[in-house]
This record gives sequence, structure tokens and C-alpha cells, in this order.
Amino acid sequence: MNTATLSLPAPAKLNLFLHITGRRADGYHNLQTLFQFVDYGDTLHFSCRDDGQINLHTELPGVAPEDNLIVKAAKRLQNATGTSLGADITLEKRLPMGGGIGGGSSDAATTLVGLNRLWESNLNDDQLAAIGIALGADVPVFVHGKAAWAEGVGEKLTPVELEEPWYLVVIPPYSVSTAEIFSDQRLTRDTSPITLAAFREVGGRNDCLPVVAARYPEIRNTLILLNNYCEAKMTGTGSCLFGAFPNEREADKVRARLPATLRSFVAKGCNVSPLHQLINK
Ligand SMILES: C[C@@](CO)(OP(=O)(O)O)[C@H](O)COP(=O)(O)OP(=O)(O)OC[C@H]1O[C@@H](n2ccc(N)nc2=O)[C@H](O)[C@@H]1O
Ligand SMILES: Nc1ncnc2c1ncn2[C@@H]1O[C@H](COP(=O)(O)OP(=O)(O)O)[C@@H](O)[C@H]1O
Repeated sequence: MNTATLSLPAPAKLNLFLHITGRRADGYHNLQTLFQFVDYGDTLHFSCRDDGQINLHTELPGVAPEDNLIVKAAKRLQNATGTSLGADITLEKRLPMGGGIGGGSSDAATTLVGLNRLWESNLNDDQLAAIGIALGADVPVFVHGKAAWAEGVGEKLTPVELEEPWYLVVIPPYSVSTAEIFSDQRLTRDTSPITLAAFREVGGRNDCLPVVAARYPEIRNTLILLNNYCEAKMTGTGSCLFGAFPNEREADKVRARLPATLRSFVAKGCNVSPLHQLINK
């Protein structure tokens, strides 16, 4: 009997800016963004099964087990490798769903990386990313685990070295669906492409923010509140907002001033994802 087990992190990501540069014939949007990880996220526990079953033992509210990206990732890896092995999986969920911090995509990527090891399938990261992209546009960056400049729909990745500040991430009590924002008529879809050098010089914005702010006045108000203390930004298609700080203490100080009812966390920015820091030790 195969008794191998593995526990791995599934960290959050932040989009430091997000420009939408066009729309493809299939309706998907071309974008430019910078992804960086934070050392805060979900944890997944895997144990190997001999009978090929994929059993996820943790339920997520509103997500049927067969729709969970963890189960989908495990089944796609099984199909791609032809393995007869399966897995028991439990999830410690910390990341909000629909927060723009990529929890579902990160869970899927950690499942691909983890089961590839547990089943000794020996696929490389490019092969795992190719399986992952079908599950979500953000899965490849989590599979590769390096802070990256991204183009296309997020799959054309160039690793970058960024400063690693501390972030205060605020979690407004709203789940924003990515599809909802991309289908809004008001979305700016024609931002001119920029270079990484230009971003480093003049920065960028989040093209999704005006749409999210119009649809969710409370998120706009939370952004105004956070802007009192730092340059507040929104990650992905929202809802999470964040600001950068030179150290943990400064971030904690601002966190302490926020209303107690507003969920938030403080975490360190990382150019190598905590998943890859662990597996490459
Ligand atoms: C735009 C980003 C930036 O990180 O937003 P967040 O989801 O993280 O907030 C992501 O790339 C999102 O990736 P992901 O959340 O995996 O999106 P998907 O499930 O692939 O797409 C959900 C839906 O959004 C639309 N969509 C998504 C990505 C894209 N580049 N263009 C689109 O038009 C499509 O209608 C698609 O059916
Ligand atoms: N393991 C999972 N974790 C989170 N969300 C999941 C998962 N599996 C499927 N989903 C679905 O994916 C949606 C997007 O989730 P998530 O990746 O957390 O948001 P975002 O793309 O905004 O960061 C959720 O609202 C949920 O319906």
C-alpha cells in the first residue's frame, strides 16, 4: 500500500497593476499585469490512494466537490499521466473566494505540483502549467512560482525581481466574479501596452477598478478609507485591496486603525512563492 503524504502551501497573489489591452475573438481579454506572491494562503494535505479515487474531504460553501478546482486539477493530472493512483485531500481554507487573490487557482496549482510529486509522475512545470491553464488563467503563474510580468491572458510569463515589501491586504465582504467584471460594458479594454521599464518608472493602474467601484460602492468606500494611510490598490478583478509598507510594524499599525469588522491580513511579498520555497529547499 502507498502511504505517502504531503502538506503544501497555496499562497495568495497580488496584481500590482492590471491593464486590459484588448479583447480576443473568443471573448477573453488580453492583459498586462505584474504578479507577486505573499506568504499567506491556504494549506493542502495530500495522501496517496491505490484505488485511483480523488476524495476531497473539505467542503467549500457554494462549490460542489466536482466543481472544486482541487478535484478538477487532480483529475486532469490523472488523465494526463494515466496513473492508477488517487488521493485523499484536505484543505485548510484561509483565502477569501472571489477576492482577486487567486485562492482557487493557487489551490489548483498546489494540487498539480503536489500530486505530481506524490504520484512520481515527473511532469515538468511547463507541462503542469499547460494542464493548469484550462482551469484558470492564473494557474500557470502559481505552478511556476516566480513573480512575473504577464501578458496574453496571463499565460505569457517573464520572471521579474521586485522589491519585497510587506502588504496589508483588506478583504471587503463581497465576492466579485471575474466574468462579471469582464462582461461589464464600462470596462476600459484599449489601454496601450507598456514595458516593464515604463511601469517601474511611472507605475500603472487597475483597469477593473472603476467598474468594481461603480458596482460595489462599499468597496469604493473601503478604498477611500485605505487611501488615508497608503497608496491603496485593488488586486485582479477585486474585491481585495492592498497597500505596501516598508516593514511589518508599519503595516500592522494601519491594520490596527481599520474598523474591527473589516477582515484583513498582513503578509510579506515574495518573488518566489512559498510553495516553491518549500519544495526547492
Ligand atoms: C484577470 C485576473 C488577474 O489575476 O483576475 P482575478 O480572477 O485574479 O481577479 C485573472 O487573470 C483572471 O483569471 P481567472 O480568475 O482564472 O479567470 P478565468 O476563470 O480563467 O475566467 C473567468 C471569466 O472571466 C473572463 N476573462 C477572464 C480572463 C481574461 N483574461 N479575460 C476574460 O475575459 C472570461 O469571461 C472567463 O470566462
Ligand atoms: N478550491 C477553490 N478555492 C476557491 N474557489 C474555488 C475553488 N474551487 C472552485 N472555486 C470557485 O472559483 C471561484 C473563484 O475563486 P478564487 O480563485 O478564490 O477567486 P479570484 O479568482 O477572485 O481570486 C470561487 O468563487 C469558487 O466558485
